[in-house]
Amino acid sequence: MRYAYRVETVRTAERELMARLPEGMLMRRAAAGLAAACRGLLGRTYGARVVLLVGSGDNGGDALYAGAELARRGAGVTAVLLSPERAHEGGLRALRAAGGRAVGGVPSEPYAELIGRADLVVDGIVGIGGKGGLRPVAVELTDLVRDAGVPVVAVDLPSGVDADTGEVNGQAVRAGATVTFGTYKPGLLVDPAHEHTGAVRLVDIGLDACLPRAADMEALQHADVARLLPRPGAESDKYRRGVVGVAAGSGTYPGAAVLAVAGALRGGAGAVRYLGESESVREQVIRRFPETLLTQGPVRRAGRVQAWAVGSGLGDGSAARELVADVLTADLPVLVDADGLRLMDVSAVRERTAPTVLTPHAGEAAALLGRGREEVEAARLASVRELAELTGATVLLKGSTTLVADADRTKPVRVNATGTGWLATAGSGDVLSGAVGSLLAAGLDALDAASVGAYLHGLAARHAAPPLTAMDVAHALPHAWQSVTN
Ligand SMILES: NC(=O)C1=CN([C@@H]2O[C@H](COP(=O)(O)OP(=O)(O)OC[C@H]3O[C@@H](n4cnc5c(N)ncnc54)[C@H](O)[C@@H]3O)[C@@H](O)[C@H]2O)[C@@H](O)CC1
Ligand SMILES: [K+]
Repeated sequence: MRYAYRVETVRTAERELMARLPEGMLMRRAAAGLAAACRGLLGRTYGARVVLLVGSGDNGGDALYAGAELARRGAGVTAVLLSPERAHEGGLRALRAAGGRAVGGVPSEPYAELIGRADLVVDGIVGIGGKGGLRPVAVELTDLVRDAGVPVVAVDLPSGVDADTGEVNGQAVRAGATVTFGTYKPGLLVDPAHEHTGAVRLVDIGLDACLPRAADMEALQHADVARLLPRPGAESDKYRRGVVGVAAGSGTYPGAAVLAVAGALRGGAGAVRYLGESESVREQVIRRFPETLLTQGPVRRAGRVQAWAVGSGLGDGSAARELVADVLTADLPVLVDADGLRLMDVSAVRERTAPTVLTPHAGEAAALLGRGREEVEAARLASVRELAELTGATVLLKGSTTLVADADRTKPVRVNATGTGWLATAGSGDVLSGAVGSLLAAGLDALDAASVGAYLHGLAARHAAPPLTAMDVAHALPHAWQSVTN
């Protein structure tokens, strides 16, 4: 598992650790890790030109000490001090002693040339102490860096992004790599901030020992998923492995049924039962997937099912609405997706005692929250939490960094890192709904089913050759399973 902690928790842990260590030790550790990362990116340090953007706090201090290390190894290092009178004193002394130089407080024109000639820019403007968007001088420098196209390494986090929420107020640095210290911060893992981080490298400064067990956010890794995946035992039969009921698709959207079943068949349940009133859709499902059990009529007479996935491609109308309402009365785990999210009655979801998983994209989440899509996209973490609160359900908010908030607020939000932009293709959500439904039927709890489903779905998309279709993703799910379990 990869864990992320909020700034307040990081600060507390840092204080505890600092009290045990000689003064300045933590910053030296951080700077050593940062310098090593810079050297790796530069390839050859001797003769390289490095520009440090140095703010008024310890984030700038890290940059200065790392710059000193690079200067000792023969790099030409210039620090641009954003507030010269408040720059980290020890760091500045170290840089100068190593042969580096510092400039600051002059008009921006000479900086354009300085930055334009740099091989690497180190962003030490602001770290976890950042409040609000970047100040005007920082914005000016950031613009110069962007225009020059010089690679940027962000210190701890790209300046201007919110470490706790992943929100970006105004402008923020766009880094090719971020070197973060002690632990991940939620903002590094969540969009829109995540789009600014580049590859994130974690430098161990010994903070783990002082961090609490419960993280604020977590991200599954291969080993976690392998541990959670359902595996048939010697005693298993299809019913014990779980039967997932899929109530999706319609005469207008038959493909949604086929895709949801495709995902469900590869999600780990023992059998898939497709429920639908349209004979032509049932026929299309069985033609593509002869292993599907077909059923029609009321949900309660559908036959044995351990979890339901409902909603994709149901369209509109009273029959669709009734179907969703019916599924929600089942005393079983239920996943609601797509049209189902619009058709469902939120109070019926709230009243359920069995687990419910909702899988909205930003637009659907916005409709449920009664606000604009952009607002949800700008505040994804807050939105997913709020929606879980509002509905009492486990909510999976789709997107390039998919988030899963459990109905139980004390559990950390999970973020999925396996996704790819190629997943933004018609029908890929239908496949996901089937796969997560299948994992629910196989017995995973709501948080695990949703986050494992998102993980496999993202990984499958990476295995499929681009430009990929939703069915390619379904077909690649077994490869994702294999790569996780091998
Ligand atoms: N505390 C520790 O033990 C360690 C801290 N480290 C570094 O220290 C950083 C935190 O240092 P600080 O607490 O000094 O805080 P920062 O250096 O992140 O920022 C605080 C300073 O930036 C200014 N500032 C705040 N918001 C700004 C904005 N939007 N635009 C421009 N300037 C702004 C503030 O006036 C303040 O002077 C971490 O991110 C990390 O890089 C590392 O050295 C590891 C050890
Ligand atoms: K920074």
